[in-house]
Amino acid sequence: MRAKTSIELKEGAICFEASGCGAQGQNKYKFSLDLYSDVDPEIACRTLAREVLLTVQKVQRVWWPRLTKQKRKPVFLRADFDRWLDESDAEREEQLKDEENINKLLIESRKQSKPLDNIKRCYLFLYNLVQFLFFLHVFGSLSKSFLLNNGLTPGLLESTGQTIRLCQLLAFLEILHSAVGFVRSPILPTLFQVLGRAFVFFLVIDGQEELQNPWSALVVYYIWSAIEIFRYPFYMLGSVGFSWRPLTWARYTLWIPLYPLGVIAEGVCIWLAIPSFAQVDTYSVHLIGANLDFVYVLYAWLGLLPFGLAVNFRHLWKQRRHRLCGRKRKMP
Ligand SMILES: CCCCCCCCCCCCC/C=C/C(=O)SCCNC(=O)CCNC(=O)[C@H](O)C(C)(C)COP(=O)(O)OP(=O)(O)OC[C@H]1O[C@@H](n2cnc3c(N)ncnc32)[C@H](O)[C@@H]1OP(=O)(O)O
Repeated sequence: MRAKTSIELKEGAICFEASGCGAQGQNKYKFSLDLYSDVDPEIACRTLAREVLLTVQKVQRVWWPRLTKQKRKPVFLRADFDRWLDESDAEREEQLKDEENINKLLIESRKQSKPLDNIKRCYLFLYNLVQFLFFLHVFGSLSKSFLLNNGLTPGLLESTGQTIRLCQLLAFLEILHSAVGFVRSPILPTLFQVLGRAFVFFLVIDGQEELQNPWSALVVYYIWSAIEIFRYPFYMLGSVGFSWRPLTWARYTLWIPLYPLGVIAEGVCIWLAIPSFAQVDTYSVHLIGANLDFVYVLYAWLGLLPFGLAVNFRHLWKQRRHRLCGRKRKMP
């Protein structure tokens, strides 16, 4: 039946008129249907071989108890059960549509984050590689001097000090990495670690004209580098999605003796520096009516060391259990 149709929405009722050739020859067809609630005036109409399909959008996407305003169903009105959805089907259909939209958004966001993710991985890989090479230089130079030359070779303190200076300047980035969520390191242990080492290197060791006892600094450098030549390669592999069991074990085990040893070596380094800072005014602050002698800061720092060690020791112990024993970390 090729129908010429006219469809109008008048005061909430659909008025339909068509003429065409049906089973009884050429005919006029019309009906008007008073709908239950408001609908969009734009009514889509598709004329097929044997039927005319009207698609009507509700103004409010809510469930209607029936199609028409009046409770009694018009005699000519029948449900097409091939297309029928009851409330739960409709909700399920809505839910499937929402899930489909969410999956599309997730795929989109993954696509967008992919380039950023790769840039972050490359950056972390390079950062860790540079730190590893610097600390390897320090560990290698000191090992060669201690083990092969049985002592201090000329220029050893300066060359290793230069390299440690670069490592520690770069290490401030680790506070940023943690603060912006680049890595999952919590901020407090990272602050203690980075500021703890920066205090010892830039203020205590670098702040002295002449080190009374260079060994105190070299031992600190040696212990620091002894853990970092495992920690940074571990991070390097991790940043590109790899791990190597012996390296993971070393990263999460060697700190157990090295951390206390390192903090003790730093404490000795600070203790030995007190007399030389007592003779000079370096870093002492003189405000009106108040003097802050740097020596008191050194004493205070000696008091803070055990606390900082306890915080980081506990944190690393948890990390060790999580990584080596596979205990699930409590999600934040
Ligand atoms: C605020 C005022 C300051 C007060 C200061 C108080 C006094 C300070 C006292 C403390 C003094 C410390 C001085 C330092 C002494 C020494 O270092 S002695 C030598 C031995 N030292 C060590 O062994 C410590 C080495 N350092 C660390 O382990 C870290 O710095 C840490 C912060 C202490 C712990 O590391 P953290 O990152 O929290 O744990 P991890 O398991 O290693 O990493 C967590 C996850 O994050 C990923 N990640 C971290 N960094 C990177 C990176 N650079 N690149 C890539 N990925 C990284 C890591 O892979 C882990 O990922 P997941 O396993 O997937 O979670």
